[in-house]
Amino acid sequence: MEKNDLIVPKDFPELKNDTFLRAARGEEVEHVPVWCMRQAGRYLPEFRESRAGKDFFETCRSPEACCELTLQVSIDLFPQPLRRFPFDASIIFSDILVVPQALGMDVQMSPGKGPVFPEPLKEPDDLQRLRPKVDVDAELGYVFKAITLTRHKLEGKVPLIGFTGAPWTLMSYMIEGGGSTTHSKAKRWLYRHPEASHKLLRQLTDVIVEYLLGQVKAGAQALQVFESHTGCLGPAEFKEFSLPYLRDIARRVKDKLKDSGLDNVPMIVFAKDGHYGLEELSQSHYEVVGLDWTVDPRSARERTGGRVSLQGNMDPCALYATKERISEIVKTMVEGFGTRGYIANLGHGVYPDMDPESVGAFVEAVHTHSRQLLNRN
Ligand SMILES: O=C(O)CCc1c2[nH]c(c1CC(=O)O)Cc1[nH]c(c(CC(=O)O)c1CCC(=O)O)Cc1[nH]c(c(CC(=O)O)c1CCC(=O)O)Cc1[nH]c(c(CCC(=O)O)c1CC(=O)O)C2
Repeated sequence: MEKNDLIVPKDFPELKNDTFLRAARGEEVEHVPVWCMRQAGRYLPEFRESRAGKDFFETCRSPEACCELTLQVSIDLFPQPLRRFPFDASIIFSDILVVPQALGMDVQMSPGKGPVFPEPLKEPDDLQRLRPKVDVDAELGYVFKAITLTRHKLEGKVPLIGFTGAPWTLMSYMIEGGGSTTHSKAKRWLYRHPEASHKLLRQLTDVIVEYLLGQVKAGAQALQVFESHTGCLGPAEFKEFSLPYLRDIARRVKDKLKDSGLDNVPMIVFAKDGHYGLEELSQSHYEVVGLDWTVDPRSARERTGGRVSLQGNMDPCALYATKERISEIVKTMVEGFGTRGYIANLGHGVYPDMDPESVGAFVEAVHTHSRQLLNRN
């Protein structure tokens, strides 16, 4: 294949392992598929080496670098010892904060500290600083290129997942100016400036819809929406400031795919710590609901009533346990969720100090225990 063909989003290699897509649609599988949030990242020596001394967002803007970082964890394409992680899906290397950048905000990644917005939004008047109309192709075309390139280079081994931050989570970063434990500056807006909050949430939603659509057009085979800051909202605020936008995103992406004559792709909503909203999330036009580790698998099944597939939810810290203990924890988890309509994952991303060997043990345990359960039925 010519180099230029790798940036054209067509003639992709045939998909060989569609287990993840089948599980997302609730279809029969031979084993439970597994992937990890933050699987391409910091816990891998290869990642640290290739990222060393480079600006994070500069890396995100390089389709070749994103492709290489994504492929590092995908079967057969990376050097030992990682070849033993047979993940069933790949997630494009990027970050949720590229969307506030597309709206015109400056975001920097401060080593050891995390994302920093030098000039966060303080008052509703600051909304005027945002681009009123975002040309998503111009601002985020580098992500689309990374997706197309990666989809070609994956050679159909596993499907490629695209992602975005959800409106409330991005709004809270834009107001807090970085990470926060209370999110009190952003929540102050919800209570003091509800109209301006809705205006911002709508503006983010419009960009996110185009962004996700562009990712599918570029080759993403599934989409995950990260509402990582659900836990600081109560049920009433969630219903007013998060859920309607999550629903709007899924509905509009699906409608637009149909209008463009494109196939539907499974969509995953991950509202971290949003256990109170499980029933509503399972009726929000997403095929899959992602769960953090505070939710019991059996009760999640009951509360979502077979309407969606479920994804999750081992406590990432369980990766500090021995391989034997990881295997036991995984067995209990897979038995709890059952093997149908289930995608194994952690309840949140892999932490930087985790041992790649433990990630491998997690993946292997999911495959082994689920095969045993399926053979017994
Ligand atoms: O610590 C945090 O997670 C929050 C702040 C943070 C973000 N990007 C960041 C950092 C600094 C850091 O990770 O140290 C900066 C960031 N983003 C990313 C990385 C690489 C890694 O974590 O290993 C890093 C660390 C960069 C580095 O250390 O060099 C890449 C990233 N962010 C994200 C994803 C999607 C995914 O999780 O699979 C992915 C790529 C996929 C992959 O690596 O496999 C998504 C993301 N980024 C972010 C959030 C919000 C999290 C929250 O606020 O609770 C979220 C969504 C979530 O994890 O729930 C913001």
